[in-house]
Amino acid sequence: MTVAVIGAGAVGGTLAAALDRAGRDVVVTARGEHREAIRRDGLLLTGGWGDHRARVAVREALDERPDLAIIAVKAQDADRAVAENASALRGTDVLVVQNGLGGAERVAAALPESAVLGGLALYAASFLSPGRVAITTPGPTILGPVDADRDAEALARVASALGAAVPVTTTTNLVGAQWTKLIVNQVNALPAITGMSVQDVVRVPVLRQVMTASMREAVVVARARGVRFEPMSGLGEGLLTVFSMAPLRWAEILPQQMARRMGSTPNPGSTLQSIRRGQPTEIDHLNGAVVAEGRAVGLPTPVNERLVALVHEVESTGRFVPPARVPREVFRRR
Ligand SMILES: NC(=O)C1=CN([C@@H]2O[C@H](COP(=O)(O)OP(=O)(O)OC[C@H]3O[C@@H](n4cnc5c(N)ncnc54)[C@H](OP(=O)(O)O)[C@@H]3O)[C@@H](O)[C@H]2O)C=CC1
Ligand SMILES: CC(C)(CO)C(=O)C(=O)O
Repeated sequence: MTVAVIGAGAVGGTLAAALDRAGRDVVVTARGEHREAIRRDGLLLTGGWGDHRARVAVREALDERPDLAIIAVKAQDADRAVAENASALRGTDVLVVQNGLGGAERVAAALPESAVLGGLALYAASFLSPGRVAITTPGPTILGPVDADRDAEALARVASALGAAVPVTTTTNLVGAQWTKLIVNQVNALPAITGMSVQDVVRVPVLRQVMTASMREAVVVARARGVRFEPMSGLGEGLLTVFSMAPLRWAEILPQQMARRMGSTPNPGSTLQSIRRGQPTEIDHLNGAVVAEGRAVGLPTPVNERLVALVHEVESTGRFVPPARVPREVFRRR
């Protein structure tokens, strides 16, 4: 079976190496120094899923249709990645491993002949240097088809192919899974703003309050949108409802639990990793999605709005924000 991975960064590189280890015939697309390193030395996976040097084929863009294509680029890069590989993607099974809302749906609209699935990765992966990726917290990937009625068989095929390499679970509630993951991804902004790991951010009481407040805003927006949260990582409909209504101090237990689950290896999150590499972040598709969805139902989301603005400030200045300034900005009256 041939599997192509478009965007062999932290997540894509990890999946490519794990699939190679499981005996799949893997080809990846990559760019620049990363492509040269993979061509020369292979793709080295280390960390929580063990060590493996994968001698995978590497291309600028796919030249053949694979049995399964995995798209694992940041949300803002997905349209271009699909366009560059469109002829190889047409009519095959496509898995879009991406945070935020609506990513798999956009790919499905561009590839109507393909069975398109969304993948929510509940592990933490880091891009260490060209050709090297690591798992800092192991966890499953939740797979769900965009069109659950049409693509049930594709869901079974992809779950079986990927499940041979990494832990997977399946759902037919892709939108609910994207939303629950979006609540989890409220951990991303503060590391990108401060330069600290998720675990360190959560240890600082004022930052923990900000994170809790942004998560609560996101839960309130999701409920107003009529979202049915898909259970994951101990989060589900009941807990998130209680979380959104409990006194702030009690609600802070949730980000503390989430940070504990990440273990002791510092997790920068994928957004801080982009900042460290001087690349644009995905923040408009994370906290920015909460703001957009809030607007659609007339709900203000000042905490998420200001977190987006602070991440953009760091992107443009290249300087992290001192932790004490963050709550002043975020909770400031308009
Ligand atoms: N890292 C993590 O722990 C997790 C990440 N996610 C999500 O997974 C998705 C991927 O994130 P992550 O792996 O961290 O991101 P990375 O930035 O590490 O990897 C993305 C890779 O895609 C490459 N890329 C972008 N456009 C193209 C293209 N047109 N052709 C070929 N390669 C391309 C990038 O290359 P270049 O550097 O040249 O731009 C980069 O190597 C995101 O939506 C993220 O939110 C989900 C769960 C956990
Ligand atoms: C779950 C988490 C926070 C893992 O790092 C993630 O999805 C990300 O970094 O984007």
